[in-house]
Amino acid sequence: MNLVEAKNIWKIYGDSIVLENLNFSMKEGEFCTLVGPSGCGKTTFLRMLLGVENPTKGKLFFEGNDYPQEPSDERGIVFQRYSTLSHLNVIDNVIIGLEFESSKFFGKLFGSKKKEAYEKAEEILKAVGLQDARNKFPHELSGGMKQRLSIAQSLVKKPKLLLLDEPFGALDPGISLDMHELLLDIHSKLNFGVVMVTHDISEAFKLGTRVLVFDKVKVDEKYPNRYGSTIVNDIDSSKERKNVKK
Ligand SMILES: Nc1ncnc2c1ncn2[C@@H]1O[C@H](COP(=O)(O)OP(=O)(O)OP(=O)(O)O)[C@@H](O)[C@H]1O
Repeated sequence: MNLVEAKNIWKIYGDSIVLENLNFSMKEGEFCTLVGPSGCGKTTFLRMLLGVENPTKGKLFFEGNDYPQEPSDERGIVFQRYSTLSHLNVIDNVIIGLEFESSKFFGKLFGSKKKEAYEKAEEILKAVGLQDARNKFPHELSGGMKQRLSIAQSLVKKPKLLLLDEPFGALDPGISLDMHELLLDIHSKLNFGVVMVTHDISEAFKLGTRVLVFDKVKVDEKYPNRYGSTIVNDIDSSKERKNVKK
């Protein structure tokens, strides 16, 4: 079964066509990277996969069912800017998502549930290499550490689909390389599906098992918004990915 399937998707804002006739499907465990010119609708598509944006026309499916109309723990997202809460330390920043999930009215976990949540959080902090920073506050962390924490916040809920919108765009190059290793490592262990927007082509081939190129098929010089983008190329990059030297 496909994890995600998009059939003839269109997204139109007013008289501006952003996406047109887009078809896409991915299986569990695939890592799709999205590349393409600025403004061609990559983030718009990612927002649809999160469940906060609807297609104007066409149909989206999640595990064969109609696409959920709101975000849920099955789909996590990491943005370029960090999503950490400044008044909470590292471990509580991870726990907070689990508290909202299990206790929507009281927002606090007690007893065995609390113990279980801390164990899950410890495990995920270890996976992202933040176990020694568990009691630090976000202002005490480097950019790379903050982004590790954002990834931990999403992963602790065990999403089936992780959405990444240029997550390493604001990091120094050396730190981005560390984050690549981290992501490849966690992905190989947990095998969730990933859709990641990036402007960096080498990053797209290094991380993705598939590289999807978004662009317009037709261009009207006079009315640039007359035609939308679609997936113009779907490249199997699993070989390049395996050959990457660590
Ligand atoms: N809510 C909205 N209302 C109107 N237009 C929108 C809205 N959201 C996005 N757009 C337009 O849709 C187009 C695609 O935007 P989107 O952010 O998806 O592109 P992108 O490929 O992610 O761009 P970039 O690579 O620069 O981040 C842009 O022209 C943008 O102005």
